[in-house]
Amino acid sequence: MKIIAADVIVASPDRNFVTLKITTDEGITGLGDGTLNGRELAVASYLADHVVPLLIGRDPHRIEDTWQFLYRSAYWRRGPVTMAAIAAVDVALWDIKAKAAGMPLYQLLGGASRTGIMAYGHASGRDLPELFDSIRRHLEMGYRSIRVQTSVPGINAVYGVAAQPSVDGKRYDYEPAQRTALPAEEDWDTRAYLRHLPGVFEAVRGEFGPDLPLLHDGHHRMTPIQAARLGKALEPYDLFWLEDCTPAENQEALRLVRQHTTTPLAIGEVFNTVWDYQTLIREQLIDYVRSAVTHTGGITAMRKLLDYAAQYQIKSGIHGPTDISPVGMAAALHLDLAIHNFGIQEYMQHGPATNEVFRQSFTFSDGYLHPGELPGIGVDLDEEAAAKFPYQPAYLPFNRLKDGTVHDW
Ligand SMILES: O=C(O)[C@@H](O)[C@@H](O)[C@H](O)[C@H](O)CO
Repeated sequence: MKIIAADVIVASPDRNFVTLKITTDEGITGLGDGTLNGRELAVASYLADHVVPLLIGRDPHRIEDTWQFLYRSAYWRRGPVTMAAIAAVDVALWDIKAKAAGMPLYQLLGGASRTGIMAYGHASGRDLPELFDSIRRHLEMGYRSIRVQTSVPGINAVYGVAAQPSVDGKRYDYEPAQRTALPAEEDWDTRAYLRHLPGVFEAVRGEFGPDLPLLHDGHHRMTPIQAARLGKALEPYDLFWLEDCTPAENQEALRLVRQHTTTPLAIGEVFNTVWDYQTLIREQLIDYVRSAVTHTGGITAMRKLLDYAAQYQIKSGIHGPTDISPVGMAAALHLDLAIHNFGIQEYMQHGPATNEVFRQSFTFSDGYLHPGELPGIGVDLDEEAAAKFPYQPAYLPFNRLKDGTVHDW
């Protein structure tokens, strides 16, 4: 079998997505997701200008060789743009291989290790009544594990709170990248947040009881000592995890946090290789690996990363916000089903326009996702529908402190 074409499709149904479609001489096609929120065209150009010409004529079955070739022959290594482009190729090739075998991808990864994939959704509120309603709504939608984000008194706009006003009028948690000429500016005050959050979790536990797995995302905004304090303060509320408590660049920071708290820690959605995790995994400083298949070099690299993590009893918590396309999401689900050290899967549901462009076979019921039984990854792209939604510039917001200092968002 030979690759005869590779097309980069950029479409913006509910948000921008970058999809790679690889076509073979036997008529089998494969899809890969290369979406990098707010920097989509960089990946599209990396693929179209620098990768597609290298793919034509190659044997699509040689996935490991193609991965190593794209990684090593570029000379310049790692980074989100490179690794998202490699991921798009890798997932498309796995899609082709599984279609050629007539099997859903998870069968080629070793077969199912479980019957379903526990997923968590995003509840949020500006105050407790709104947050409780949002949690109830998520329970009705079938979620059995819930991430809790809340506004903080004195702060106008906080990451992850759906009902707060968004500059472009869209639901905020659905798609934080806003279709505006410049990134929206939000404000932040870590001391106010640290004072407020434990009381919110106390109230949520009081209302919903001890069983419901609860998660929280600190979104890189604390220093190590602040994160240690928050982890300790949240211990009575038995979190499933505290995510991205400190900025991800500083792996050593997690040593200090770890020494002070037994709250489980998740990190890695902005990482893109196993090298970013080396200290974190070897020293057992985290409990969950948060990388996305889409940003971490695809199935091939994620499998190796998660196998490494497994030696240290560290589990998966694959990134799955709406800026991962249904193609990237499906790839994650096949991996989730097959690996032994699965932990949990993030699942924010895409909007109707996205579902019109990407036809998916995965299902969600009573808290569990399943990738389905179609050969390949189980997602089709309707190119005519995609053409109705051209690319629109969009930016993630950023934070400033009261004195004007730029802060992690
Ligand atoms: O936990 C998460 O999913 C988030 O941190 C993401 O929503 C993140 O903000 C986006 O992926 C940014 O594009």
